[in-house]
Parts: sequence; C-alpha cells; structure tokens
Amino acid sequence: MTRTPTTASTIPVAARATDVWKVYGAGEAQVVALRGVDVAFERGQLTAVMGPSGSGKSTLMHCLAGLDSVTRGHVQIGDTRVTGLSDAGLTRLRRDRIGFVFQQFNLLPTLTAEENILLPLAIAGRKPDKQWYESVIATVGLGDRLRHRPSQLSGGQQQRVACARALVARPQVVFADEPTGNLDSRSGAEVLGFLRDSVRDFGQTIVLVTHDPNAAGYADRVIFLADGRIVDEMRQPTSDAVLDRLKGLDVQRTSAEATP
Ligand SMILES: Nc1ncnc2c1ncn2[C@@H]1O[C@H](COP(=O)(O)OP(=O)(O)OP(=O)(O)O)[C@@H](O)[C@H]1O
Repeated sequence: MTRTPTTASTIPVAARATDVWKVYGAGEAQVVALRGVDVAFERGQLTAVMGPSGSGKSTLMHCLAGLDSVTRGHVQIGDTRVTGLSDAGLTRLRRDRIGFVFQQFNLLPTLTAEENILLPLAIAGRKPDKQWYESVIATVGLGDRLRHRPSQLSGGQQQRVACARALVARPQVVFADEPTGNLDSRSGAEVLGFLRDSVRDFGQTIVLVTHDPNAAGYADRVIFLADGRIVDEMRQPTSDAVLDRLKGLDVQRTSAEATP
C-alpha cells in the first residue's frame, strides 16, 4: 500500500518521515514510541510538533535528525535518505545540513557568544559568509553582546546565541526541541519571534517540538501526535485552537486508559 505523507501541497519538502516505526527495548520492557508515522515538513515553514507527554515528539525529531535510528520505515533530509547512512555520513549530514536548538542552551562556557556561534563552522573548517553572519547577528539582536561569555548573558540571550549558532551554517532544517522550556514568557517570546523572523526573512525551515500552545501559535502548521501516531494537523494555528485540540487529545487518552 502506498502511504500519503500529511501534506497535500506542492511546496518542496525539507524533511520527511515515511512509515516510521520506533521500538525501544524488547519483551516486557518494549515501548513502541512511533507507529507508522508519515509526515513531510515543507521548506521555508515553521512546523510545530505537539502532543501529550510520551506521545513520541522527541523520538520523531531524533529520528528525523539522524540522532536515533528507526526500527522500520525511513527518513529523508531534502533528497538524502538518512536511514542507512554510515556513521561518518550521519556526522556530515548533521554538521552540514541540520541545525539544533535544545532546551538546555548547550553553549560552551569558556567561549564568547561569537566563538560559540562560529564553533560549528570552525569544526567543519568553513569560513562564515560575512554578510549572512551579520544579518543573523542583527536579527537575533546580539550585536553588543558578542564578546560576553554565556554566564554573563541572560537565559533568553543565551538561547538567542544558540539560535544564531544553529542558523549560521545555513542548514537545510533547524530542529528545535522545547527551545523556550527554560525561559520566562518574555524571553521565550523573543526567541520564538526570532525563529519566526528567520523563516520569513531567510526562508529557513524549522521543526519546533513544544508543549506550549503559545509557542505553536508562531507556527505555519501544527502536527499533533498521540500514542506514536499523527492524529491531526492544523494550518495557520492560533494558540486557543491548539489548546482546544490538545485538551481533546488528553480526553481521548484518559478515556482510552480507563477502558478495561
Ligand atoms: N531511550 C529510550 N528507551 C526506552 N524508551 C524510550 C526511550 N526514549 C523514549 N522512550 C519512550 O518512548 C515514548 C515516547 O517518548 P518521547 O520522549 O518521544 O515522548 P515526548 O512526546 O517527546 O514526551 P515529552 O513531552 O514528555 O518529552 C515514551 O513512552 C518514552 O518513555
């Protein structure tokens, strides 16, 4: 049977999962984290992935980004089939074509903001494109903080450094896993606004895993996961509509758990 990924549009795809299953452990300890996920992430869009705790959001992101292997099915970044790449191929893919932003900012404490931002390029032996670097720095609004170390920056500023680091190599897709989870609402809004601007101004593709309906309100599209499956999607979401949909998922889950 041919499966149809959950996008009907003709916009080019930056990342795709096709019939992806992920099983952890074996026997009694077996957990099926993903159950046949088909999804395409369109280029130049901010897509949020939402769902109850344990629904498989981080697992899906890790499989898409080549940080974890799939049990069945396959994933693609652009035209490259990630599933089956060698370790060296995966390292190159992650280094050259994917940007990451995590809840913990993961900055190196002994380096300045600027050195942190340029580190992935330095490791890859690449020089930054000066004009691009300057537009990224201007967009994140860190011009006067580049010589500071992470301990001299607020949480929001540190996360903006992490966002700039993810963008500076012009990755095909940025995966952001709960990027506002450690921030107060104002700093969170700044970071989300910046991610949103990078989509609008640079055509960046972003996949955002979040629990927060307000964060999902910045997205072009929201994918809802429940129990390892994609159960719904919403385009041009509002925070209120996302919140309502999430409540529905929690109700379904509670009723399913109550069934003997
Ligand atoms: N390394 C692992 N070994 C065993 N089970 C795992 C592992 N990683 C995740 N799981 C299980 O897979 C399921 C999906 O986990 P995942 O972290 O993807 O969910 P999530 O939707 O991101 O949850 P949360 O919102 O709480 O972060 C859960 O039942 C989890 O316990």
